[in-house]
Amino acid sequence: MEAVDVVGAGAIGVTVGYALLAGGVPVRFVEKDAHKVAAGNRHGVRLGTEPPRPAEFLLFDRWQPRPDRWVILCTKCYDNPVVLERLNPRIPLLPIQNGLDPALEAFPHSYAGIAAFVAQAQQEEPAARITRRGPLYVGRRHGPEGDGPSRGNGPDHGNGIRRGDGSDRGESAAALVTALRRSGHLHVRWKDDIRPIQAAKLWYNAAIAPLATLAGVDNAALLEHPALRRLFIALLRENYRILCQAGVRLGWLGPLPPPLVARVLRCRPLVALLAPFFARSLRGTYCSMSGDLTRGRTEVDAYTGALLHLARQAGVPAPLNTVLYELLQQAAACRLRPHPVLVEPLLSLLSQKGGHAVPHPLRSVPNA
Ligand SMILES: NC(=O)C1=CN([C@@H]2O[C@H](COP(=O)(O)OP(=O)(O)OC[C@H]3O[C@@H](n4cnc5c(N)ncnc54)[C@H](OP(=O)(O)O)[C@@H]3O)[C@@H](O)[C@H]2O)C=CC1
Ligand SMILES: CC(C)(CO)C(=O)C(=O)O
Repeated sequence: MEAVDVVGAGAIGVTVGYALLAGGVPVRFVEKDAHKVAAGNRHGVRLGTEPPRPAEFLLFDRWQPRPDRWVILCTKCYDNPVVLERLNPRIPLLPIQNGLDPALEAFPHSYAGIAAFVAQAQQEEPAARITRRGPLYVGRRHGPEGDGPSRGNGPDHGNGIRRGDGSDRGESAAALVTALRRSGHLHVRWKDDIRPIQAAKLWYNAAIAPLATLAGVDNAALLEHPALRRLFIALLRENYRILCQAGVRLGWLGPLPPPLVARVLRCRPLVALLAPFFARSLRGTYCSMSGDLTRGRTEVDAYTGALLHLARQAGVPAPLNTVLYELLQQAAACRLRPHPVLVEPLLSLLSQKGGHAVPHPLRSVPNA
């Protein structure tokens, strides 16, 4: 198939780009970081302990996207506006990002991906490693009742993707998915409507990322430390209330369907029983936001900000998210070093609601 442009050679861009190369698709990486561009052109791109693969690297400033090439957008959401400025609706776009970014939502595009694996990038090198395996979901942004692309009246491509969107994008999207599957590096699941998966990822992510980032802990600590776990579960419950009352459909992401997850979250003994099982698989994995606090910018607007927007629209109280949003904005503005005490105001809020005081348990959380 035609070459594709992967914009952002970080954790997700490198992982997906490497898989495409392995699946036989020529990839051009577009990067802002000149060191990465130079290193990539010299040594190629690396995924874990796999051998490096040669690829073309181009500086973002010199990039001119073309209508015959897919753009796979793998930057953080806060970098979207500068990238979108270069695009037009004729250029096929596949963002693989977390959260709901208003700038991206307003930009016409028919497909999106959601990474349910965790990856970590290397600084100044186009290299990444997968720290927790999981599927890459790819799909259309409109369901059977939507704009027609997935009404199911076109022929199946043999991989679950149907033609029939009035353009040839269905076939080239199918070719992308086929190449990614062929690579053997990623487990790719096709979704006729990706939006419920995006919403479910937002549900979990808007609890994991801001807490782990502020506290400076790995993802497992949110389940292992009792005070952090209490916060994490309370936030997951608030996020669920917001999404449900705002009428957002949640997809099945992970081992349990959303209503069952919500029931488990209401039952403390069950959470305590299941937590070690989930914590084990998250140990040593860091959320993608974790390095962003000290750089002064995070994706909080696309996570907590998006939830607060939905909460306002639906008239749902969102006390934890309101405080969390402020905490993250302030911490990023001051480039604070992450520390468990940064989430203490949330714990106080929870104690007030529950009517019983919590001492200062967070000082004992080992800080990463
Ligand atoms: N890492 C993970 O495990 C997961 C990440 N995600 C989501 O995927 C998205 C990407 O995250 P991740 O890969 O971790 O992020 P990274 O920070 O690792 O990678 C983003 C890359 O994009 C570069 N970049 C920034 N602006 C531009 C630009 N204008 N043109 C080209 N490149 C640019 C960055 O350079 P620089 O560093 O110099 O700014 C960086 O190298 C996010 O939305 C994240 O939430 C989703 C699931 C899991
Ligand atoms: C691992 C996880 C779920 C944490 O928020 C993630 O998606 C990320 O790091 O971007």
